[in-house]
Amino acid sequence: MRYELPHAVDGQAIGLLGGSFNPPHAGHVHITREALKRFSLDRVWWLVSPGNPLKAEGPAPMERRLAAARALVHHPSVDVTDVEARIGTRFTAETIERLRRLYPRTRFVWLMGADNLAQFHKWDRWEQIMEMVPVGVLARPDGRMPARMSKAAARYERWRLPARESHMLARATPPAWCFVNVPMLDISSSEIRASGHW
Ligand SMILES: Nc1ncnc2c1ncn2[C@@H]1O[C@H](COP(=O)(O)OP(=O)(O)OP(=O)(O)O)[C@@H](O)[C@H]1O
Ligand SMILES: O=C(O)c1ccc[n+]([C@@H]2O[C@H](COP(=O)([O-])O)[C@@H](O)[C@H]2O)c1
Repeated sequence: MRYELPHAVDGQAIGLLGGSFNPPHAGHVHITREALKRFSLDRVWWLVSPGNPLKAEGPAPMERRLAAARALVHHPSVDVTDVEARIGTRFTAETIERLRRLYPRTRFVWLMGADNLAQFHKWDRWEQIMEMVPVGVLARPDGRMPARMSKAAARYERWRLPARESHMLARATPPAWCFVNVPMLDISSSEIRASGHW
């Protein structure tokens, strides 16, 4: 099974962008590029989720979402992966635990849009995620204020890296998180689904 997983060079800083990607869109590409720059990452892996544990409705089949993601993102530092399906995880805490065991010399950073930080305290073992890996949060329209007011932001305020130090995030010892106010793209998978284009 190991050989089917993406390759990581020892010591690399790899951002993990987990998502339903149902469908993938320009917003995903945009925050990936911003994360590479702002957090000085070597690579970003898109973790196309078998299904968000908090979403009742299942997404389109994995093969369709993977193909659409690969057709959309052509960046030499981005890998589109079905890692979670391969290792049999769905909850992020478990995914990170497994990846850290599989890649002991890789520095993983969990990435998410601001809307997800607002919900983060509802995730399974969310505090353990904060204790395991640095977390990079990227601005999203309508997501900034709920993110700043979130339970996770309040609980971990003293471990927040100021945005001017975002380049240090991948080297920081967790808990460590950083909110970067990047230019925003107002686009979402739900809007695309609602317009019938998926
Ligand atoms: N336009 C965007 N700006 C910033 N972050 C985004 C944007 N679109 C998606 N993200 C982030 O990318 C990750 C994966 O998102 P996801 O695949 O759920 O897309 P989505 O557009 O949020 O989907 P949906 O509308 O179905 O909830 C999440 O962390 C989400 O916050
Ligand atoms: O682990 C959890 O409890 C959990 C709850 C909600 C979302 N997640 C993860 O967050 C990522 C974004 O999910 P989504 O559906 O908003 O794209 C994706 O990798 C999900 O598996 C994880």
